[in-house]
Amino acid sequence: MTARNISRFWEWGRKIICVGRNYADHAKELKNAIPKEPVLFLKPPTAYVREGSPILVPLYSSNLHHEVELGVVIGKGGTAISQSAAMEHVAGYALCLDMTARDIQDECKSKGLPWTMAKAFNTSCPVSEFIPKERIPDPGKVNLWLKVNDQLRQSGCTSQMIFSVPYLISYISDFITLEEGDLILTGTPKGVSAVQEHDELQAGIEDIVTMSFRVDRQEH
Ligand SMILES: O=C([O-])CC(=O)C(=O)O
Ligand SMILES: [Mg+2]
Repeated sequence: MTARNISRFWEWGRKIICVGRNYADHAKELKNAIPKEPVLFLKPPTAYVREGSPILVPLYSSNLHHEVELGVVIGKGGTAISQSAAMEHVAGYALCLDMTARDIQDECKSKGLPWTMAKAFNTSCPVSEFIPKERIPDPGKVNLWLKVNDQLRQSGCTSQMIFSVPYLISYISDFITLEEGDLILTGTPKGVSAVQEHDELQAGIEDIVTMSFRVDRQEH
């Protein structure tokens, strides 16, 4: 077996742990309460999609939203990691989209059901190239942006996060063991909106990384 390379972590089949409502301005735009503890959900590794392949609108949704997010790539696994040791477990970062079938999520919320069909479908996690840790000295101070067909829709700073990266690593690892190659999506700032077939999405973390994706409709 050839040695695995963390810069292709999306090929490892590891967990994607997502944090919801981590920016007050986004919680408000969807009329959700500001959480007292992190809201968590999972995506399977089959959700990853890389530049060059399209984001697919699931057949059962007519309201697919973009959510631009900072992804944290775990380099060293652990359980019950303290906040002070948390950053030693980070290998780097990635720019990610938490694609969300908002109509399905609304239905799940009203029925008190899990969000799996709204959040975990194939291509629901577009991911950039791996960003080594040194390139983002402070993950609590970077700007994220997203454009749809050249129009700016989301622009926010990770300083607006309610729960910081070290807090999230510590909180999650108390009950889900983190493993090398896991990814934590840290939540989205305000400005989420619907995308349509043939739209072009472009997103970036300042000018550290940019990525673009085309939207297509799932065929069958
Ligand atoms: O669907 C939502 O609004 C929750 C979420 O993922 C986020 O805040 O990033
Ligand atoms: Mg999200």
